[in-house]
Amino acid sequence: MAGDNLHKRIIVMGVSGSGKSKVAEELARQLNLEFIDGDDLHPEANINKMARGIPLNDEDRAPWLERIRCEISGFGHNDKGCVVVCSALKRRYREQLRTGNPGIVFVYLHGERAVILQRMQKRQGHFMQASMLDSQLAVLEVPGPEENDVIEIDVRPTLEEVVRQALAALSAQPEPGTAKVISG
Ligand SMILES: Nc1ncnc2c1ncn2[C@@H]1O[C@H](COP(=O)(O)OP(=O)(O)OP(=O)(O)O)[C@@H](O)[C@H]1O
Ligand SMILES: O=C(O)[C@H](O)[C@@H](O)[C@H](O)[C@H](O)CO
Repeated sequence: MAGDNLHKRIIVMGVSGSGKSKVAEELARQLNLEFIDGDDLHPEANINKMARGIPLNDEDRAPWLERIRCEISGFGHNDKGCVVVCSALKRRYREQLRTGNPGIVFVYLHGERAVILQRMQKRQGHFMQASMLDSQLAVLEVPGPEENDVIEIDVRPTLEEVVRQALAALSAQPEPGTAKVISG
């Protein structure tokens, strides 16, 4: 198994198209953790709204974030941890997810707009259109250095390389919530 499985509850965050689902799936597979796609926890109205090209607001996201928070809590005392996909765009959303969930770690996938836009344009059959990227970037509050449970990974390289860097950064972070590792 890759990595030391130290971090049992990982949230992969970032704007739409940053690669959260792909990276999280692979982290879950390699670390033998449960994969949870936060998009599956959206109320149907949220998915319909985004599919119509309308960005969600705080009110729309509140029940969804609460579902994700509770889902993560369910893994608190289990042997098997989880890797959760959640955009977690604002700092207060991340605070909400941390509440009652000590030791969670965020893997923040970031990349240039042009790189992400191109990947979204190539992606087939997803409800989130590439035209939504700018609204996602506008809402994003980039995690600052004080959020020391966040690992940043640049998504420009191949998926394999992004996953490799994420695993290395997770292993290098000695205790959940005590160090910030920048990779890229
Ligand atoms: N490192 C990478 N190199 C090339 N293509 C990538 C990379 N990472 C992801 N992709 C591709 O980019 C697209 C977006 O990735 P993915 O769907 O995982 O993003 P996401 O953040 O989960 O998006 P959303 O939040 O909209 O569901 C997919 O088509 C995926 O195959
Ligand atoms: O907070 C949000 O605006 C949403 O969570 C979006 O990020 C989408 O769910 C996702 O990107 C599409 O898959």
